[in-house]
Amino acid sequence: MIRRCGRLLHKTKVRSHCPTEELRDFGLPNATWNKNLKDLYNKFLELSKNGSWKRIPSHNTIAHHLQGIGKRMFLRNLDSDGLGFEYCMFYNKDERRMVCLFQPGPYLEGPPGYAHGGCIATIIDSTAGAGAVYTCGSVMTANLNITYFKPVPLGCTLFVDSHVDKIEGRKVYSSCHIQSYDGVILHAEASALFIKANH
Ligand SMILES: CCCCCCCC(=O)SCCNC(=O)CCNC(=O)[C@H](O)C(C)(C)COP(=O)(O)OP(=O)(O)OC[C@H]1O[C@@H](n2cnc3c(N)ncnc32)[C@H](O)[C@@H]1OP(=O)(O)O
Repeated sequence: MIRRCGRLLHKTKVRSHCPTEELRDFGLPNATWNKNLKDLYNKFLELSKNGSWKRIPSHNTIAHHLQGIGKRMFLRNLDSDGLGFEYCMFYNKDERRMVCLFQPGPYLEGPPGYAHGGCIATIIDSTAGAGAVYTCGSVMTANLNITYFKPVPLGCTLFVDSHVDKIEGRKVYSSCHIQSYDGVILHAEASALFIKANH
């Protein structure tokens, strides 16, 4: 059972972190996922059976990963499913790839009916950043370059595919592509530089 201890901020209920709250994994399907998202999720679950891919659990706080840091995860801060960032991630260690299956909800609107460019940047940063973290530990984003090719309709399913291309000392160079779920439309591509923590 999920016990909620959300508080109201500007009349919008948020998913706050509460020590007594049972940790919910938001990377699991919910009723708002469309068919394409569920199909892709099931495909990657299937690929995970031989251990090549691994599903990444997703919570609304990073406090349990990095003690004392983070009260509420930006991408998981709405209390209702389906309104904002609806996504799950899978990691392939051998290929140094993190993929994110992403359905942008109505609160991410920029141009009417389409996702805001900032939320596209967020999902790229989070996917490529998580890929860098899983490949070589704690990192910070130092540089992110994005080319937007085609607008992203709200409610669609996107396939976000990131790859760690090169590691030089503390510098981690990654690339990322955002495509429609079927790979037909290339919506955006990006390159990113992450810097490994200095310890
Ligand atoms: C699940 C987890 C998902 C995680 C993804 C989310 C990531 C985020 O959102 S992080 C938040 C956004 N990013 C930030 O706020 C970062 C702000 N910047 C910083 O804190 C610092 O500039 C930081 C940490 C990136 C680098 O600082 P510092 O640790 O002092 O490294 P520094 O010694 O300056 O640089 C190390 C190397 O990187 C290079 N470098 C640093 N920044 C850059 C840059 N922007 N462009 C190119 N090279 C750079 C330096 O030239 C240096 O190279 P070399 O070793 O060859 O001399």
